[in-house]
Amino acid sequence: MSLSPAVVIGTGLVGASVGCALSAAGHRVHLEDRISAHAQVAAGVGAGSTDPASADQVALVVVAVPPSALAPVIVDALARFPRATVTDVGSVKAGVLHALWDSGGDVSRYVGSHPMAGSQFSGPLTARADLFVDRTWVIAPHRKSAPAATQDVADLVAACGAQPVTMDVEVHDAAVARVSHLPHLMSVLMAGHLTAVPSEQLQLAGQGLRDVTRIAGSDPGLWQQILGANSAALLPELRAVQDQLAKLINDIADDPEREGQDGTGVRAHLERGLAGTRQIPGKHGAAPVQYRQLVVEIPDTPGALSRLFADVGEAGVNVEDVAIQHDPDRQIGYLSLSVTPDGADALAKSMADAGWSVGEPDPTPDRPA
Ligand SMILES: NC(=O)C1=CN([C@@H]2O[C@H](COP(=O)(O)OP(=O)(O)OC[C@H]3O[C@@H](n4cnc5c(N)ncnc54)[C@H](O)[C@@H]3O)[C@@H](O)[C@H]2O)C=CC1
Ligand SMILES: O=C(O)C(=O)Cc1ccc(O)cc1
Repeated sequence: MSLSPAVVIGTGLVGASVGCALSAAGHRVHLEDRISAHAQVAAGVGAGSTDPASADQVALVVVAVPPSALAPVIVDALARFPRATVTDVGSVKAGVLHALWDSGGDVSRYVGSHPMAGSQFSGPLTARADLFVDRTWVIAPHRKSAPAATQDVADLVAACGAQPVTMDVEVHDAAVARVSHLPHLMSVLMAGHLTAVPSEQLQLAGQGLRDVTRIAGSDPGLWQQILGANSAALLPELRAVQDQLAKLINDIADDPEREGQDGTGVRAHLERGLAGTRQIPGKHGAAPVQYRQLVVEIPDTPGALSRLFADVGEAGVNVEDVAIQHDPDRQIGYLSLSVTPDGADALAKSMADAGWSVGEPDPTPDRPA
């Protein structure tokens, strides 16, 4: 096993999750953290051992500390573990690489990487061995990376169950500005706006609000460092959104019903948003799947929901998502099931045969001209 023994430095959410995944895959993992209690908690959740590693035997070092600490910790790891491949999981890559060039250390054993998976939580107690399963994990070799070191990082990605994507550091940083850092700030602005909303209004909050604000619950200290490290790539994206927001404000103030021939008007913003959601790839970077929705009426009788779920299970069709809606006027509920188009007819038939009332949601009605 070429990855054993491995050392994880920084045993918070990401580092402890890497430790859990490597340990579950049968690798020996040693844990280090500036705060020894974090390493001990990580060991307690199955991320590895806090026993010190034999430095010259270590095959792989994974550095999972906050962005500002990455470069010095990587430089130190390259010196302390003379035979190891060293990678990091930092959210921004170019600045770290430039600092390593300047350090004069043996950078051929360094290959940066970035798992595109995590959460709004921090610390080892929130670690999960399956955090990276089926998620994209960027591998960012540089012109002096040894091929064997790049292969070790590919083996790490595979051991964690993730999907590798190889990318240059600058391309990576431009991409994450768009797909991670800008969305984070949109969530932050939206959630921050809620601080001025009275509690009797907040009690109306639904799932949509929770969806767009979840990542704003992340550690501000970590995100200040991420945004600071990627501000050059982020600024043009923020300015582009600023332009769109200014146009939207004008369109709403002017006449929300107006549909300009030149792609202007509120409707054009909404259509652009809809088109954007369809651009997001499915799992493994595959083309986005357009799911079909089936809506099953839930009668107001005891045990109806559990019978319904049992019959969905019996149908043997893979359900990608479920949502329950209530019709307050009719005291009735609806279960909305998202399924791949090839499974939808089989599920509809199976549910109808079992006596359920099944339909498809109304298409969004066109507004009168
Ligand atoms: N939070 C997320 O969802 C994701 C974070 N990342 C990246 O992973 C890295 C770690 O982030 P999290 O695990 O979320 O943070 P975290 O706050 O959960 O864990 C960071 C750990 O590093 C330790 N640490 C700090 N400075 C250290 C040093 N000089 N030496 C040794 N240990 C040190 C801390 O005590 C803490 O245990 C960051 O660089 C972040 O950009 C990457 C993907 C997802
Ligand atoms: O929680 C989520 O959905 C995330 O997207 C977490 C995340 C945070 C930082 C990263 O660099 C990568 C992923």
